[in-house]
Amino acid sequence: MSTPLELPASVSPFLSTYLPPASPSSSPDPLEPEETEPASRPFVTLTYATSLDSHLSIAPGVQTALSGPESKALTHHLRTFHDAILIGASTAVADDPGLNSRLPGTTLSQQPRPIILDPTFRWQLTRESRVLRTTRDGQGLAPWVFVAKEPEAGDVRVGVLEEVGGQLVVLEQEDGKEWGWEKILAKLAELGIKSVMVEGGARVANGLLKRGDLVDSVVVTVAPVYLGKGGVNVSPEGVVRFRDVAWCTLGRDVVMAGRVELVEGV
Ligand SMILES: NC(=O)C1=CN([C@@H]2O[C@H](COP(=O)(O)OP(=O)(O)OC[C@H]3O[C@@H](n4cnc5c(N)ncnc54)[C@H](O)[C@@H]3O)[C@@H](O)[C@H]2O)C=CC1
Ligand SMILES: Nc1nc(O)c(N)c(N[C@@H]2O[C@H](COP(=O)(O)O)[C@@H](O)[C@H]2O)n1
Repeated sequence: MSTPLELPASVSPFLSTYLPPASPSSSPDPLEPEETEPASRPFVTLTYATSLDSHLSIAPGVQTALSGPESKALTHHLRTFHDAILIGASTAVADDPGLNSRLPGTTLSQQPRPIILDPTFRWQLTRESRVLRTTRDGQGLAPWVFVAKEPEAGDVRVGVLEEVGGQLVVLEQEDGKEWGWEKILAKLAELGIKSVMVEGGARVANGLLKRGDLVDSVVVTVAPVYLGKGGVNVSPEGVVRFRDVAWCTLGRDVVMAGRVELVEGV
């Protein structure tokens, strides 16, 4: 049994201006009905933990604990402010993640919807996959897996997913190319997702950072370690500069929050 996460007091004031806008009240003022257009994309927070040499893990497919307990609590706090949490297929395969918030006191309505980008549906999920156990235990929401085409008839993983209320979402790929981020985010908006926390891995982060205009907040934990050559590296194609930057020391880690100012040379 792991030690319960405890949120350091400095985290809430530090993150407050980087969070998605609060959802409008469910009972709007009848005298002032809202006439807002549905947003074309959700609020996007890009977040991950990195080593000093900008690696997310020591090698492809190897889960690597970087965050200390304090910055891990920050990540789990951040999860409660988002409608969805998104990862790439390689992270799902490598980490078997829970993709929920395990901060004590988190209610089911505060849990984010796990989204896995898996165009070729290579995630071998089973009833024992952690995210599905988390869902069955009432500690998180069932995942939505984005795939490029319907799977073969009789694929047992579909039943396993649907049993807990999860689903496959088919998003076609043009000429076998990766989905553009505008397309991914538009689909999320269509599915009612108003905010998404993109957690990685590196291919996801590097892809999204090409489109800094689609990112609202960036929250990066830096852990005091070099992972050396062979790590899974976040290094976008172009230069990415930030504005409104704040730093917070949490235990042995330091966390940067900011907004993308400019992406050059992509
Ligand atoms: N330290 C941290 O905060 C984190 C660490 N990780 C680590 O990162 C590693 C995995 O990272 P990567 O190998 O870079 O893989 P990844 O997790 O970014 O997954 C890449 C895969 O996701 C799918 N994908 C991503 N973007 C797509 C797009 N635009 N269109 C269609 N499909 C798309 C594709 O199947 C692609 O092969 C693991 O070792 C994991 O432990 C992952 C997340 C956070
Ligand atoms: N914030 C953070 N720090 C680390 O050291 C990490 N390795 C990660 N990984 C990400 O968190 C997911 C695991 O989540 P659960 O705790 O299982 O819910 C993993 O999939 C990565 O996205 N993050």
